[in-house]
This record gives sequence, structure tokens and C-alpha cells, in this order.
Amino acid sequence: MSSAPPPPFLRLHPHSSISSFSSPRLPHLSPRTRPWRLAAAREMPWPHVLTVAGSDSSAGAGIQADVKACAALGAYCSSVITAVTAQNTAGVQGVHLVPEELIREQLKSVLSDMSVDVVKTGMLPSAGIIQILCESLRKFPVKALVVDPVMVSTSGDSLSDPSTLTNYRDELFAMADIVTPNVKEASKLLGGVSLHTISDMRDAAESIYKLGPRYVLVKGGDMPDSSEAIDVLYDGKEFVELRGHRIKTRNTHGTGCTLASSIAAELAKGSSMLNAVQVAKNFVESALHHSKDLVIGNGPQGPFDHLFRLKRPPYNIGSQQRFNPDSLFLYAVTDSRMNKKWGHSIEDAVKAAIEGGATIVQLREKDIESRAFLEAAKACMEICKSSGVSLLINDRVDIALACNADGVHVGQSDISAREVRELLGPGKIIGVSCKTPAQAEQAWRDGADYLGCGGVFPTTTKANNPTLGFEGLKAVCLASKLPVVAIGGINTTNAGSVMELRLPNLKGVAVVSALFDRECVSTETRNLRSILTSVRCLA
Ligand SMILES: Cc1ncc(COP(=O)(O)OP(=O)(O)O)c(N)n1
Ligand SMILES: Cc1nc(C(=O)O)sc1CCOP(=O)(O)O
Ligand SMILES: [Mg+2]
Repeated sequence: MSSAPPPPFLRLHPHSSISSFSSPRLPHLSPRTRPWRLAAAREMPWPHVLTVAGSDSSAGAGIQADVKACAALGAYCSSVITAVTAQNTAGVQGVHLVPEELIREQLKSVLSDMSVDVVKTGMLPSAGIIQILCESLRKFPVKALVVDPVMVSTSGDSLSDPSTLTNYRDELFAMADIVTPNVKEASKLLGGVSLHTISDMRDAAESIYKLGPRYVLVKGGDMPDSSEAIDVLYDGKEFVELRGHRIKTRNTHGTGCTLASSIAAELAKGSSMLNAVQVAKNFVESALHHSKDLVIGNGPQGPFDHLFRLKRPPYNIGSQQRFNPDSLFLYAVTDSRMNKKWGHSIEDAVKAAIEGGATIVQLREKDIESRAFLEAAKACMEICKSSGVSLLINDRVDIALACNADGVHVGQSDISAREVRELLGPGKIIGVSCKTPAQAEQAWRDGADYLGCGGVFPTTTKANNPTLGFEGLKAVCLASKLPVVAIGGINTTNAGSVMELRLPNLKGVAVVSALFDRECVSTETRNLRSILTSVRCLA
């Protein structure tokens, strides 16, 4: 007869023999004797991220942030805890490392039993832990590995032994799909080089890439004095600069952990790397925005609310996952008549608009046949997906469903937003054209995600369209509970004046002729983007 197991705390004693206290293994069961597993796999495959990181008692960063971020983005998150930290909004007061053998045991427990899609690493405080992780991943391979090289907390406290640097560089990076250092970590990884400019960040990304990962994301959130937070993504061939708003708030504790675990969640859901990074960046930006006035703790750096989306009223069933209101910044709306006039295919026009900096695209094709529309929509979906830009379809829910578009835009005489939501489900983006506060209220109740409000100026693109002017736009923006994009007669000469109104909820401008009734769509888009950016920078 075996003796009673020791009290649980004994397992943490550095000299205890972990294996002798381990629970007995589950007996191996053939698929026939595991009917629950087969049923679950058939009914609900769940994207799964395993985070290997430290516990943060204040729950803003570490394991706790990873679990919340994955939950918010719809992924299951299991956890292997490498260290227990005592920390709060003032800093880190204590760190206790989990014995390496127990880390090995945790890894084996999860990886041998559950279908993990992506492993994300955070605090790996000793060289031995990194070695154990690499061994475990060789034994139990996963689809992707996201390495957030956490070395120093945001409060400036050290979270890893300097000897880990060699193991990060020589072992873990070679297995990583993406490594996500901030500028301080990038500098540390490269022997203390200083990083002050975007060009320095590019050089650092290139040097870290040579250590073996498939992608490097150097995060510029700590770069001083910019209204934008610019990150540089490098895949060994191309640099992509990802721009976001810098949110002014003290509540930034855990942004690095959250970004990396959000990338992991998106990869687990099947996204491409660029798309995963873009969604993760948008998610962090939205969470910071919604939490900017939260007060938790008395120290200089507070946590933010990963689950801010749960605060939407339950009867507003708008998209839970995919929509970042800031993507309305430069909304390109196509028109096949204009494309034909200039000899552009829809695909080329969309490609050019994205190249010029469009942040969201709508196919508004009134004059082509359904079959041709669907073919073009499918091709545009590929283009948009590979650039991390959402594609919406105007009016045609059938085309949107057939090409798995990101959403639909409807007007007051189209099928209602409530019905579109029924057809598309909760994950898609729905926009509604509104000219009055009452229409804005109804769109919100119906589960829309954003409003298109116009015509701000007279337009010939849409027949018989009433012009609202700035006053009409202002009335809708003030009343709206949803983000708004202005539309109608907007071009490079007047877009600045629209955004300078600085109306609440106004996120950007939607434009047809000033982009597409032109010879060079990318140049026009680039010019408009630079005007919008300069107005935003002056805010
Ligand atoms: C962003 C955006 N806003 C408004 C409209 C107009 O939609 P609707 O009123 O349905 O008119 P049509 O575009 O269908 O003629 C839009 N398409 N996009
Ligand atoms: C499609 C559309 N909807 C409008 C509205 O007021 O809801 S105005 C409009 C046409 C916008 O085209 P342009 O940028 O060429 O003026
Ligand atoms: Mg319509």
C-alpha cells in the first residue's frame, strides 16, 4: 500500500524529488476507450495557447495577462508557471523561482495531454529553464512558438539571470516563429547597442533575425516623444512599420505580455503572422484606450482591462473580436465605373489603395454582375488578408458570405443591420449609413459596429444624396454610441477640415472618387493619408 502524498507545499522545496511525488499517470487509453475526447474534438476545436511565464500577483502582466488576453480573443490558455513574483503598481517586491524539475513536469503534463497550437514564452528566469523548454518543445512540437524576451519589468526590475542571454540567443530563438523585444530588450540582446530611431529599430530587427527566428517584431512603445507607437516587423526580406496611436495613460503594465499572447492567440486561430501582429496591436491599443482612466493601485503603473469588450450592453450584439474602430481612419470605397474609366481592375485598385495607406476597404460595386463581383471579392479578400486590412462588402450579404468578407455596409433602405447580424454572426463587422441621431441609436441597438455619416459635402458619386454639412455630422457624432466615419465629397482639400472638427466618435473619412476617379490610386491615397496623419499628429 502506498503512503499518503506529502503536503502540496513540499513539492516546491528545491531538494524534493519531484518525480517521486508526482501523481500516477493516466493509464493509456485507446481512442475507443476515450469517447469523450473524440466527441469534443468533433464538436468544438478550440485554438489553444500554452503560456510559459511568471505569475504576477497584481494580475496586470505575466501569466494572468496572458490568460485574460487569450480569453478575450477566443483562445484557450493553459499555463506553465516559471516563477512566482510579488509585485504591484509600484514595482517588483519579490521573485521565487519554481524548481526546474517542476517546470519540466508542468510542460509534460500539458503538452502530452492537450492539443496545444502555440506556445508563448514570457519570464524565463534561468538558463536551465530555457533548456528544459527547448527539450520539451523538441519532444512535443507545436505549430508556432512566440518568444517575448522578458528580461526587465516595466518598473525596471530584473526578471532574469544575465546568463539566460546566451540561451535565448543560441537555443530558443532558432526555434521561434516570432521574437518580440521592446527597444530595451533588443538593445540588451545585441550587447547594449543604443536604439533611438526607426532606422535603429530596423537594424536591430535585422541583427536579431540572424539569430534564427522567422520574424522579429521590435516594439517602439518606449521610444520618446511621438504621438504614434511604431513597431517594426521583419521577416528576413521586408520591413513593415506598424503604426498605432500612443494612448496617454499610466495603465500600461503588461502591454508586452498581452501583445505577445494576443499574437499567439491569433496564430492559434489560423492567422498569418502579419495579420496576427496587426490584430494584437489593435487589441492592446483598444484595451489601453478603454482603460486609460482606470485607477487600480497607488503606484505609477497600473494594469488595464483586457476584458473591456464584455462591458458592451448585452442587447448590442456587435462584433466581439475583429473590429478596431481606428481602422476607419482612411476608408477606401471602390466604384467599378470609375475603375473602368481608368482601366483599373477592382483588384488592382484595391491593391493600390492599400499600398497608399487605406486602413479599411469596401467593395461598392453597383454595376457588375454577381458572378464577376464574387470573383473580384474573393481576390480582394486575399489581397486584404495578406495586408491585415479588413474588407467589407456594400449591400450584398450574399457576396460577403460567399467570400467570407470581414463585414457588410448597409444603408437605411437596405436590409437592416439586425438582419445582417443574424446572417453574419457576431464576429463580422457591420456598418450602417446614418444621417440622424435617431438612426444612429437604432443602428447601435441593431448590433452595428460603426456608422457612415454623410454627405458631409455634395457628391456626384451617389445620386440624390442629401448634404448634411458639418452641423449634421456633428449631431450624429455627438449622439452616437458607435464610432463614425464621415463620407460624401471628401478629398485632399477638405479632409483636414473634417478631422479638425475633432468630433467625438469621429474616426476617419470614407472616400470614393478622390481615390478611385484618378489615374494613380496609390498616389492619391498616400496624399490623403499624409493629410489625415498630420491632422492627427497635431491633436
Ligand atoms: C462608409 C459608408 N458610408 C455610407 C455608405 C452609403 O451606404 P448606402 O446609404 O447604403 O448607399 P450605397 O452606398 O449603397 O449607395 C457607404 N456605402 N459606406
Ligand atoms: C456612397 C456614399 N454614401 C454617402 C452617404 O452620404 O451616405 S455619400 C457617398 C458617395 C461618396 O463618394 P465620394 O467620396 O466620391 O463623394
Ligand atoms: Mg446601400
